[in-house]
Amino acid sequence: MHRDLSDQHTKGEVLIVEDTPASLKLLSDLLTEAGYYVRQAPNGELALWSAQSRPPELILLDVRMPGIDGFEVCRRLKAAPELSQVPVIFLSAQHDTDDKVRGFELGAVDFIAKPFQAEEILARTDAHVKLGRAQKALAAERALLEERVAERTAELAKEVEQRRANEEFLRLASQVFEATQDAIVVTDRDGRIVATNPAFTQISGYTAEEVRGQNAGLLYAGDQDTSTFSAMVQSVVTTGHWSGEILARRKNGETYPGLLSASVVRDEQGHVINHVAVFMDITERKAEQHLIDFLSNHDALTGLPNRLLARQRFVQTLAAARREGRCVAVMCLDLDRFKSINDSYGHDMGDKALQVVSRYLSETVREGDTVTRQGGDEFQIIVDDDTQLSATIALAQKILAGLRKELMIDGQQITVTSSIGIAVSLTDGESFDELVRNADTALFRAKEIGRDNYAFFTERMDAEIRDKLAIQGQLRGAIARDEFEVHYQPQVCLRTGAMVGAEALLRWDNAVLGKVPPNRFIPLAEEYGLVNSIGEWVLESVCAQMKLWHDEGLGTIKVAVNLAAGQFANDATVPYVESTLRNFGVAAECLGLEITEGTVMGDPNKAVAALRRLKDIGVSISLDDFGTGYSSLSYLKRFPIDVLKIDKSFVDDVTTDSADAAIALSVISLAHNLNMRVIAEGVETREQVQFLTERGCDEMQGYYFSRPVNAEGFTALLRERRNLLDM
Ligand SMILES: Nc1nc2c(ncn2[C@@H]2O[C@H](COP(=O)(O)O[C@H]3[C@@H](O)[C@H](n4cnc5c(=O)[nH]c(N)nc54)O[C@@H]3COP(=O)(O)O)[C@@H](O)[C@H]2O)c(=O)[nH]1
Repeated sequence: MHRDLSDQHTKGEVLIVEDTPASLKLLSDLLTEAGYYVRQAPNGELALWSAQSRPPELILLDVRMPGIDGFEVCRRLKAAPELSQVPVIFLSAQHDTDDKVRGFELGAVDFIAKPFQAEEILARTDAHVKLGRAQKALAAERALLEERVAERTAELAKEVEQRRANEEFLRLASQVFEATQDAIVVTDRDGRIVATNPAFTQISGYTAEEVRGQNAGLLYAGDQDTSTFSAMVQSVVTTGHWSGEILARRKNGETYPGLLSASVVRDEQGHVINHVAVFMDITERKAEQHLIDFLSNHDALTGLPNRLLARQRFVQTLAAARREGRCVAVMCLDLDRFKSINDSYGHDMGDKALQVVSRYLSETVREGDTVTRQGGDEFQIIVDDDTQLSATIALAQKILAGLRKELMIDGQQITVTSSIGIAVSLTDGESFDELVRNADTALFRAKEIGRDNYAFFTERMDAEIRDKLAIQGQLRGAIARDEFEVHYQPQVCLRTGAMVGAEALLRWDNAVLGKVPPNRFIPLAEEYGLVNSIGEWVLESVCAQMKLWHDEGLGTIKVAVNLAAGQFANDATVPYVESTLRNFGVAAECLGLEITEGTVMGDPNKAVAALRRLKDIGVSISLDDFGTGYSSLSYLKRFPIDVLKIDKSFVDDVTTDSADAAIALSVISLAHNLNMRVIAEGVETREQVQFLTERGCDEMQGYYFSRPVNAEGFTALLRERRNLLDM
């Protein structure tokens, strides 16, 4: 407030330091009257305190004062930064030159000599107050200027930095423009090309000069009237941006898929000044995607649809079939013994065989049917059919017949047969998985009934397979659990009525399954690789029993043991038979081996050698089920067979059916002509006995004489020594 008063409404603020009250009053009145704001200090201490509390514009300072004199006051004022600029005028006697010198040395601006002259005081005070104010204004001006210079300098530094950053950005943008792999095309607002980058030239084949000024539409290969094109243009106009796939055209006319991102560039007023299009050639990416899509839906080896696509096709086929009251059959096809092709010819050949088969299947099915491969040698065929399934059956037969023919692969002839399981919608399931599962079950059945075959899935079949699995589970431990027993069925000489031999027939009594007949479990034992151990158990049991009968004085009885195909194929069987006879001390002449035509058909040459070896040591061979199988007479000539057995199926109606009678007669005559004996099996009636006896049959077995009985029962029969014809 005071400062304001003194600065703006007075001529100045002056501190008068004078120890002489009269002088102090005189000076104070004079200056106050002249318009100054006057402060007074009667000594040095108060002068310093007053000046420090608020700096005056001028100090009139008496030199000689008690306590701190004027010089000391001046020295301290000049030493204080906030007071050093306050002008000091010393008040001293006229004559005192030393005081003046010393005063100026201490920083005083002037001297006023005593006694005081009013005009001088006013003139010097005015001059120094004005000078002080002018200096102050100058200093403020300079400070303001310096501040402005500093501000401007800072602004300039910022501008320089901004410019440098802009230049760096432009340099970077230019590098990106030049080096990016994506084509960049900049047009004016009317779509005329103004700039392109090197990637554009590389992708389109056009140089920058060739397209400059041209409409960017020349790069577009799609129909510009399509909704895609107008949607693109509309989006760029309204939203300022569009991105998506386009069909572009290169300079050489070739079209290619491109991924485009187009944007507008506006000026500060918002007017469109340019368009920028960035695009890339996605030909390779599309091809890769196409390949990935193909591979995820197809089998890589054959190019056929895989299970994923098969499922989709099935759903489509089933939907269409349902609409028309039709049904869909799912076939599971498996190449028989495909493993042996791989093993014999190598995997490359196996792969080629699969390719040939897949081509054949694709060419054989009708349009609308689908062939798929599930891996390995398994194929599935989805067939659209009527409810009579005529097309399905015809197709299965055609495939089987076609594959049966020899395939020529890399100059090699390969024989492939197949088995097919068929499940049908409506009866066997409605879902793809269910039908495939059931068709697989049917395939199992097709294999079981002899391969190179087809089979339909039915409920009964399903039950049979479960039954088989149960037998498989129990069969493995049957020997260890002592569940087998050999029964013996007498064979009777029709000439003497004497029991001349027996057929050993295996019986299995299982705790879970009960009594399981051999024609049920023997084929499964073959399939599961158990037939050798079971066969060995039978042979050893029979030999042990024969030895026992011999030792008990019941004579030597010839027992025929059935030999399964799996046993016969085993090279170790013949040496095993020899060693077993030796071990039990049983004469080879006491042992007969029963084989079927199927037993020896696998490898006839090997079979002939094995049978000869057995015959050489004295074992006799019976051919069972004669007439029911292939009945190759040339094999019959080659095989060293001692006995032909007339199958029960011919014996059953031999007295009533002329065809059966003729067959029985033929077998008897054939056997005799080949120097073999004949045994009729399954003889149940006196009429059959009589009929066959009259026609020269040598021996018989059947319920008429005795059912198969256990060792104990057979021992009793041996002891009786009865004429079995007397019944
Ligand atoms: N590899 C082996 N096969 C064996 C063994 N044990 C038996 N089998 C074969 O199993 C098939 C069925 O045999 P099975 O149930 O024992 O039936 C035999 C007789 O019981 C039966 N038979 C005999 N007489 C009559 C009769 O008057 N009526 C009637 N309904 N059935 C009768 O016939 C079967 C004998 O057949 P076959 O062998 O063809 O002479 C059978 O094929 C056995 O071979 C074994 O240990 N190993």
